[in-house]
Amino acid sequence: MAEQPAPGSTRDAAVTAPDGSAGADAAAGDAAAVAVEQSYLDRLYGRLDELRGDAQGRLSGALRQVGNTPSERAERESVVRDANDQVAMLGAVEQGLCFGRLDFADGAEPPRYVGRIGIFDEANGYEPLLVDWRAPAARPFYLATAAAPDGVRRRRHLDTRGRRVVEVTDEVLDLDDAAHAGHEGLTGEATLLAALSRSRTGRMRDIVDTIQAEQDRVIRAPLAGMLVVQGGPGTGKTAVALHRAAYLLYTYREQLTRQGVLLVGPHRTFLRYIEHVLPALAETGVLARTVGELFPGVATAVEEEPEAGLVKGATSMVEVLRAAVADRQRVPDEPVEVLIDDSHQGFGFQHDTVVLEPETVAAARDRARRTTRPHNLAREVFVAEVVDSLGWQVAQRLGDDPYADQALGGNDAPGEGTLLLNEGDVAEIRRELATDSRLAAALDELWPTLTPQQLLTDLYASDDRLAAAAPALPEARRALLRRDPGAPWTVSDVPLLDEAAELLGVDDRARREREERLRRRRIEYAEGVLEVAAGSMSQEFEDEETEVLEVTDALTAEQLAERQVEADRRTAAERAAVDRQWTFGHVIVDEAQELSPMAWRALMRRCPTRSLTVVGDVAQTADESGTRTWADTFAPYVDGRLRTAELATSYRTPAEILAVAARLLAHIDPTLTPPRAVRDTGDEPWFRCVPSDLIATEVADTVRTEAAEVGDGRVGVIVPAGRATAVTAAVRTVVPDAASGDDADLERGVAVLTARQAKGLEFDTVLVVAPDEIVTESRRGYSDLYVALTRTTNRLGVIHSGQLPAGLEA
Ligand SMILES: Nc1ncnc2c1ncn2[C@@H]1O[C@H](COP(=O)(O)OP(=O)(O)OP(=O)(O)O)[C@@H](O)[C@H]1O
Repeated sequence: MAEQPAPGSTRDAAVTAPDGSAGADAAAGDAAAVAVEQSYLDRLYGRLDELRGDAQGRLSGALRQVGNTPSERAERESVVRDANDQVAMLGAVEQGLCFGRLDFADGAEPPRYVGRIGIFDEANGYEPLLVDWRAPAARPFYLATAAAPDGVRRRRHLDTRGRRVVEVTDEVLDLDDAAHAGHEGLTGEATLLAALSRSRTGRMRDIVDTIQAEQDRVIRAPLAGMLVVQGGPGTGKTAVALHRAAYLLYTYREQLTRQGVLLVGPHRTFLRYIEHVLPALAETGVLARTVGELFPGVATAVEEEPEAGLVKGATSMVEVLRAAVADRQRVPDEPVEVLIDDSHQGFGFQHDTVVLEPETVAAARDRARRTTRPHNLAREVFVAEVVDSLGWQVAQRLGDDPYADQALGGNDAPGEGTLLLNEGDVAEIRRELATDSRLAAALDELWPTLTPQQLLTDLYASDDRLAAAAPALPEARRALLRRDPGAPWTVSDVPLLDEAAELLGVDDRARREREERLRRRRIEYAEGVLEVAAGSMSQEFEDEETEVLEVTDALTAEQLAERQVEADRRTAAERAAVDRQWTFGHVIVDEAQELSPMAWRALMRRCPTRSLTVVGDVAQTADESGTRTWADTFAPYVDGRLRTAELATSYRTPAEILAVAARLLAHIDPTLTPPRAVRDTGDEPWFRCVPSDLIATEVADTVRTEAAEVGDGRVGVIVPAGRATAVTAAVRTVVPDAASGDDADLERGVAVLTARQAKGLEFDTVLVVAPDEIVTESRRGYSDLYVALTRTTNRLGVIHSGQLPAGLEA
């Protein structure tokens, strides 16, 4: 049994035997402790197997059901889904099911075991056998210290492989010996350091057994409001964000299952890197998206040119888009004649002509705009106004007193003087005009129904449209927005499409009318059913004097019709994935410093309650329109009510490497404090200078040796974008399956990435190539290099040809 001090715990306490009594022989204590925990673990896994059996049984039973009616089928589907989720969840917690035990000071309470899920002893009054790590009862496992033990005498970490206990490590919380405390503030130091020095697999692991106190406070912060977590590289922001998602889903289960949780990450490779963490924490219902995927129907990973990204990311684009929409609401310079095409038999004005006078159109446009409805919805008002006015025009012509002057072109205002048709006739004429296809086409020219994609495509494709929509933008910046129709959407376009969708609105009248027709049909059918039921009742009870409650007393046709509607069984995440307007119960944003102000607007629309967790590091901001200070970024949304937290300990990057990174940080922002490392490795980072044209071969040779060195671990090669192709080709001569690019498969041993592609990731060994070029490639080049240097968990090598950037030189 490895014994280690907790902060303020005894370093030299007597070895504790598994039953809590002091023992003299450490080795015997070890074996005995392991044996005791093994037998408890066996019991837990036995119970887990039973639970799995039950869930599997429910699943098989439901699958055997056929379901004769729609509601039976829906019921079956729901049971299958629940049982399936249960089977998957119970499967996912197999590894590391139980990882901790708390023993209490007064001995009054039995030991409390902490694990991935809660397990109860059904046969014994539902006594807890295992406490879910998210339950309040598990909290002392993460927070108890000798100074504030919360009743805990001993915290034990169980190290397991599969179903076997390999080792137990105890921390005895003893204030008397606090002077001997180990690394200040660390919980379960030995277990933590063992976890940190394990080689990487290309997939992020959960940290459920070694969450640190500063992280625990963020994870369990209340749901409401906006929480911003600033932390340097490797401080566990991603880990904390994911564990917070699991915690919130557990604690606010009902609300969040209904509304869903959205997790936004920087790129697809990153989302794949973290995708196993939540299932291992027994949670699956989180929708994970990049900003480029936030607009259903458009999925893009195409990066924008930095200059254009800066223009597109600024909130001034809101005005540009508003003006672009207004520009599509046209008034003709001259009267427009429209030949009425359809056969309007009633009044015989087929093949007649109506004239769209500029004043008429302008008045209709003003009226429609005054409604402040989105463009596509205000169109209805515009059309009605024009048709109204044309109705008078036609009515006057058709119904004129033959002896009066010609109406059109004269001074007659509608309704004045000589009209022979009555109100009903005029209404009929309007109805006919409203369905005329040529008039509709003419009105489309003046106020078209638009999709966001159409609006943006047309805007980008035309200098005139851009000039009309963005008069305040200097011409050179406007030119950055130009793109040909059909060019792929970029990540920076996505928030603009979303903004455009808001301005345009969706004209869903056809859908609503269809649904209303269906609803009426269901009610008619239900009325029939109720009539039959009522008829049969009155016959049966004809002779009885007693008052009988009839079916129609308890149930209306509307209620019965409602019951016929099949419930939508999809999860919130599934529904939210296809619904742009879905609003989430909570939104978590990782690498949040990269989001532009326009992207924040799009996200805030998805979270009107402002229940958000935002994690990031302003020193790592690479995007030109990303965050410099959190307070400025969120000032428009939270009105000073921002909760902030800081994570100050880097769990990933060893002290030797953080020392170099800290020198670079001073160039990025001297006011920022570098995180402190939790460990050192004794391995100093190395620098090697080679001629520029030999860099790729030098990298390849080094990859060969480093890959051999890390064994099962991972090597990351971080390159300037300009060298990515050449270095990847060279590396593949020694490691043919080396991953690279936007969609890199990190489970391969070696990956060649740019600093931006490596954002959020980590490797056992990192080679940074041509750091001077990384710095000069972008305006935020120092931040890119800072990201590159801090991706390693162990070793760092720098291969360069010229002068090292300031901060890196010896
Ligand atoms: N309490 C912990 N126990 C064990 N490992 C931890 C703990 N906290 C963080 N780690 C590990 O440290 C590494 C860095 O964590 P993470 O990626 O969450 O940091 P980050 O702050 O998001 O980093 P960056 O900003 O550089 O992307 C990961 O391997 C993570 O598992």
